[in-house]
Amino acid sequence: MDSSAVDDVLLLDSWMSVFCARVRIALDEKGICYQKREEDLITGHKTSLLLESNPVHKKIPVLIHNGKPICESNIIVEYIDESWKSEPPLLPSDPYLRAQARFWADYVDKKVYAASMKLMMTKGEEQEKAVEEFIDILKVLEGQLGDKPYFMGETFGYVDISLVPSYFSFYSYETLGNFSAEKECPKLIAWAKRCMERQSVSKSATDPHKIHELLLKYLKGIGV
Ligand SMILES: N[C@@H](CCC(=O)N[C@@H](CS)C(=O)NCC(=O)O)C(=O)O
Repeated sequence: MDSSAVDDVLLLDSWMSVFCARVRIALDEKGICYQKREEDLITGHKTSLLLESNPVHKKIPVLIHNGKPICESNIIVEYIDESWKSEPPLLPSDPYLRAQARFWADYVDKKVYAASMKLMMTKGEEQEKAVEEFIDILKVLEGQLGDKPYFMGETFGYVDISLVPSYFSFYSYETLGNFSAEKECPKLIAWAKRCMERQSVSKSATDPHKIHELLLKYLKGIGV
């Protein structure tokens, strides 16, 4: 199926969500016209459309394509790649390389977000340990990147999309955790800056200071 001509594409979105940013980047990479509806993550109020579209997790992003909802950001990115065959492909065509790409996107999912939350939610020695864990994860990713411009080689794709939105919050992680990601992982930061040169990514990027301010409010609100 190539959906480019026909479609009604709606994203249940939030400007501040790293998971929603993945989907926006994939849609923009493919040049897909879509509409978005902002869900309110600050008050936590969920629209009935969100509750109907993602009754299991009740989370964004949800992509509603011709009335049919798809949930979970990485699954949505794969769906976009399979449904819109237009350039650029986001996953490699070779099954082994596809499996590798999925492995690394899964690694990002399982490790990066949880480690960043720990880093933000802790203090003192516990936080120092959390920062070390976070840096270790970044170093693993940097090792996988190696000297390639993008995770799977010469072209920007699925793994890059899964990770780059986290970079939008690095200012907060570094400020709260008192470390320099660039000093620890220079190649990874060069990769992030390379990604930021893409319109699809810079368009989705959030203002690091705005995010930081929100985070500080949130952390204060929960007594951290
Ligand atoms: N694994 C999900 C995570 C989605 C997620 O955590 N979404 C957050 C926004 S960043 C959300 O909807 N939170 C509302 C809630 O948990 O009630 C994905 O990749 O899409």
